[in-house]
Amino acid sequence: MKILSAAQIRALDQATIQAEGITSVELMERAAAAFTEWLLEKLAAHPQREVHVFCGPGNNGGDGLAAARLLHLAGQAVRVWLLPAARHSADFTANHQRLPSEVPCIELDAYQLPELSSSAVLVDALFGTGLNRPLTGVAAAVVHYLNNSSAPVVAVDMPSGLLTDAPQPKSSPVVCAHYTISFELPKLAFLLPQNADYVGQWELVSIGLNTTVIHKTPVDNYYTDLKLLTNRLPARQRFAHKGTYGHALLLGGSYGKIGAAVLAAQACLHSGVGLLTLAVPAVGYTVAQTAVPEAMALPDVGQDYIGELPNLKGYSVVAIGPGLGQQPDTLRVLEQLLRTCPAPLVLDADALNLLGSNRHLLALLPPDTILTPHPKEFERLTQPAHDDYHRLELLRAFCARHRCYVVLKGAYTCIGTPTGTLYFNSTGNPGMATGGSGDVLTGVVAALCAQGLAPLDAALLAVYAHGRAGDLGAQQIGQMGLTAGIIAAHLGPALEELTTPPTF
Ligand SMILES: NC(=O)C1=CN([C@@H]2O[C@H](COP(=O)(O)OP(=O)(O)OC[C@H]3O[C@@H](n4cnc5c(N)ncnc54)[C@H](OP(=O)(O)O)[C@@H]3O)[C@@H](O)[C@H]2O)[C@@H](O)CC1
Ligand SMILES: Nc1ncnc2c1ncn2[C@@H]1O[C@H](COP(=O)(O)OP(=O)(O)O)[C@@H](O)[C@H]1O
Ligand SMILES: [K+]
Repeated sequence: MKILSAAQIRALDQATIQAEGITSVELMERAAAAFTEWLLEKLAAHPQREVHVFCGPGNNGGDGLAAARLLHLAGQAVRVWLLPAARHSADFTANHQRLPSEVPCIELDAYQLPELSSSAVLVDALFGTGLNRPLTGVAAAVVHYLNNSSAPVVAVDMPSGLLTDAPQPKSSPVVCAHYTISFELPKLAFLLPQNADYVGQWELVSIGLNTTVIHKTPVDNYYTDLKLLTNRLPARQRFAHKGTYGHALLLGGSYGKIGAAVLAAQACLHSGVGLLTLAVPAVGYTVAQTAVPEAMALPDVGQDYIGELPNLKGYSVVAIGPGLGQQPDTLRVLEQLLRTCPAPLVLDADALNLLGSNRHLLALLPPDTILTPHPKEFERLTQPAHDDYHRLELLRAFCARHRCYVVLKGAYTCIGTPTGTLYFNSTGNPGMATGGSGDVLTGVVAALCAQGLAPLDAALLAVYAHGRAGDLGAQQIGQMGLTAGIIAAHLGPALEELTTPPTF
């Protein structure tokens, strides 16, 4: 799915109106109907709750007015509160006029805001994608009032006060919605941790915006869904043998952290790799042979940490990092690897930390390398970010400069590419915030590279399948019960969902 800017959304609304020969008020009716349908479904179990719709002066307020009419027609008790304004949009006015006279519609007074019962449901239709400056005056007072209410708040399209694709000034008022019901496409603001308290749980409802125009709109950001991933992962071939699916070399583990290398190895094997060699320090040899008998174990000369680079001949991918440690000898191994690796390279965890504390090595990064940092590891490679938007700029700059792919891990893991396009992942759950789940991801990325996938495809599919495996695991044992090992065990079914069957 594409992520459009506020300006592109406006253009898309206009293009849909033209292409479909409808009026803007008809498009607003679709938006209001989709929102109302969602709300009525939620209210089905509590039909006696009164809905209070807070409307701003523009089209977001127009949506609110149209939704109030539809809720009333559906038999729902509803009341409208209007923000005082000098000007209103034409579609606001049209829907204001269409509001049945039985629906109470009252102008808000900042000094006398209504008392609401906690059983009420509050609809925030103050401002949407047209917001162009911080909220002040009565609008700000209403936001504070909504945020201090004990009733649930459902935002129409955007929580009011939140910009669609840029940070708003610190301490400017923003509605903290429990739910945000947004139209057609995800908004960049929804995907960043700093906006979590404003957006709440977000869902998309379709209003039939024109697909041809969406297709033609050039964007910098994508939200990775199944549709974007089709035809990227070929099915297994009938006459395949283990050589068909590549030979991965995984270097990791140090005293006390052999488990990280084991988890990455298990994940790699659950993700279709043909052969796996696991290089660990001598202390991890028996563990590796016992815990992952499917892998060939390569004991290092170092007892507690890796101190020598194995012969790299014959491998289809080399991944390094999980549990690696940061000993000077290991740093030398990493440097030699960067200088000589003939295969695609995946860097994670301590390999990234070593790069971060030895920045001159960044110049040695082979093009197309895949790096999988969490935000702290990423900042060690670059600089501390002022906020989540700045971090995305740093990500773009880093990928362009080093011609690499960076998998910036988080709730909506963001894959940065050398061309500047960013891909936000849609799978996964907070149960995955548990030690070792990143090591599992490294194993999946390595396995897909070993099978010959291009770095972008490998990163996109691995991140999606990893999150999906976490979701499948959580369905079975709950988010609290999820462990990295359980994520690894669900990779098979997750990858199966992404596999393209042979064409008929
Ligand atoms: N046909 C369509 O286009 C469809 C649109 N749809 C809906 O419309 C929403 C976008 O509507 P919108 O463009 O009218 O903007 P909206 O968010 O209501 O703001 C209103 C106006 O407020 C003003 N303003 C801005 N910031 C301000 C501030 N801080 N404090 C005070 N005023 C401020 C600014 O006007 P200004 O004062 O700058 O002249 C702005 O124009 C979208 O989110 C969706 O819900 C759907 O119905 C689908 C069809
Ligand atoms: N709240 C969340 N929602 C979805 N995925 C998450 C969440 N928290 C963590 N994850 C995923 O779990 C993994 C954690 O990786 P990382 O921090 O490197 O863990 P570790 O170092 O313990 O292996 C990442 O892939 C991340 O995207
Ligand atoms: K809103």
